[in-house]
Amino acid sequence: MADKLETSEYASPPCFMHELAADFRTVASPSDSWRDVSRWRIAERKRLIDERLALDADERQAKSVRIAGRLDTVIGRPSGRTVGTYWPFRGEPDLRNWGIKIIERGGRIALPVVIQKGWPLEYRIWSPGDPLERGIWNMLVPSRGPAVLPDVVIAPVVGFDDARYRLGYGGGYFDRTLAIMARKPLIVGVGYTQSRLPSIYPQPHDIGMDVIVTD
Ligand SMILES: Nc1nc2c(c(=O)[nH]1)N(C=O)[C@@H](CNc1ccc(C(=O)N[C@@H](CCC(=O)O)C(=O)O)cc1)CN2
Ligand SMILES: Nc1ncnc2c1ncn2[C@@H]1O[C@H](COP(=O)(O)OP(=O)(O)OP(=O)(O)O)[C@@H](O)[C@H]1O
Repeated sequence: MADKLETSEYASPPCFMHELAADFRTVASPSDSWRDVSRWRIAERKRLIDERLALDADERQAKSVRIAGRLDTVIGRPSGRTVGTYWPFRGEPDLRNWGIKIIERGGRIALPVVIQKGWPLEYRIWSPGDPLERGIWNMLVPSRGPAVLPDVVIAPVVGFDDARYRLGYGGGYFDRTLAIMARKPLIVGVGYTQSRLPSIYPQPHDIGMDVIVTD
């Protein structure tokens, strides 16, 4: 099975095959078994993260600005609302300036905190000037609360598919967090167009995004 999961490579990039056949890259689907899907996801995460880390700073910045503009259209007026956003790492779109504009326009932003491995995330209100500290995996997180339930959750994707499922870092944090939220927020996946996959082979625990915003 593992051999069949290998992705095809073409010898002479740039290649436009992907524009012709949406699923050209997948030689065989990783069946329904979670073990196979899980192994396939590990390989795809690595490929997609390496691919976006290869973007140069200017390209990433330009893509982030385009994503931010589209987010405004999707979300509408931020006034009086709490937007759960994120502090970028591993080449994710940088929406920090956009987050500051949310605050200037009367909204609040909150950042996710991994309290403990295997637990849901806690969102904490943050504004520029509030202290951040290094949490688990060296991620920057607000040092203190208050903990909130966001109205909108911006979920950075490692990969996404046409059915609006998200491939993340593999911790299951967003799925676990969204599954227990008393009031369902608007769930917005954000990522690069290049991170689109024909399918992430969604499993029962995977929660679809309401919308995916790309550059
Ligand atoms: N910027 C940002 N912040 C975020 C998320 C995100 O996707 N982006 N998260 C979205 O969920 C949460 C963090 N999720 C994470 C999940 C796994 C790993 C990680 O490095 N995992 C290790 C393996 C860990 C293990 O199994 O022990 C690895 O990939 O090497 C990092 C963050 C909360 N904060
Ligand atoms: N609601 C849930 N309750 C318990 N475990 C869950 C839940 N949702 C996901 N998980 C577990 O989390 C693990 C990782 O799942 P998955 O591969 O979908 O992560 P991901 O969405 O890519 O990661 P992340 O959200 O951290 O970026 C799986 O083992 C899964 O069983």
